[in-house]
Amino acid sequence: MLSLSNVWVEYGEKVVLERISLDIAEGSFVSIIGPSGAGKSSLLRVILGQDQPSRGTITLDGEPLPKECGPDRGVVFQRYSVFPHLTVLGNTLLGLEFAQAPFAARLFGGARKAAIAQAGEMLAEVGLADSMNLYPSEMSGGMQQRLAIAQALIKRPRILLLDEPFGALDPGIRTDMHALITRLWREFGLTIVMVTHDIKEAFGLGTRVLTLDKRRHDPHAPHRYGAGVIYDIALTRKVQAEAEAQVVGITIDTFGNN
Ligand SMILES: Nc1ncnc2c1ncn2[C@@H]1O[C@H](COP(=O)(O)OP(=O)(O)OP(=O)(O)O)[C@@H](O)[C@H]1O
Repeated sequence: MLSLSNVWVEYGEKVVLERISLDIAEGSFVSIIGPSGAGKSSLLRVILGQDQPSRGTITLDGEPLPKECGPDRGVVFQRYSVFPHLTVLGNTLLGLEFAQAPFAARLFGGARKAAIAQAGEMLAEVGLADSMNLYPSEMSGGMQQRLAIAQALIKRPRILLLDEPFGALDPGIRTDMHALITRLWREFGLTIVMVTHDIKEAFGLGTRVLTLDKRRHDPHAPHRYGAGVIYDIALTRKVQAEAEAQVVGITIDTFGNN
């Protein structure tokens, strides 16, 4: 479905990503992990269409990826994707209003009624049906991320990009959000690409885990080489469970708590 061929991301002299070639199958859930600064968010941004690769090509269904981010791709960031001055309903409607009335960003009459019904359905999907008139400041972090997910999904994207979407949440809330995103992924037939720092989350949710890191280092010119895909691990259910258990073991050993 989504294909990256020899993709590079460079900022002037600084090489962030080099030679990324990947085929992402429809319906897969790809987790991306790697050290800080490896270029995980940069990779997400080129898939989103927010940035252009400096070299290489990206295709969607065999066609070059449109330069701007269209309704085929939705995104959820760790924070700040909801508008504080709009209610939950207003925030959710906004995506539809921009898509259907790009100049006024406002719908009227029957179109508005239909949009409100659609927003209501989406908010029910993420468990916010009773919170439509709240403002983000009146909501917990978990509720705000549910809203960000509703905002991203209302335009029915085929690809959902998640940049550390649960990174700022408490562990208990994270578990609820994992269940939610897994349900939505299946229900909406989404293809998900998620950046995370949490290895357990990467293996627990993903059907495939990619590790980005530099293959080569030049101590005299740290920006000379970019990161590539070091590991590309496809997870069947059994491997997924085993890998998860192993990762827990490694984490415990690393911190010497065992
Ligand atoms: N617009 C830009 N101009 C110059 N350098 C940039 C730009 N955007 C990102 N970078 C650099 O690219 C590198 C990779 O950044 P990126 O945010 O993609 O890494 P990351 O793996 O997502 O990091 P983290 O895990 O800390 O969020 C960093 O060194 C960053 O400074």
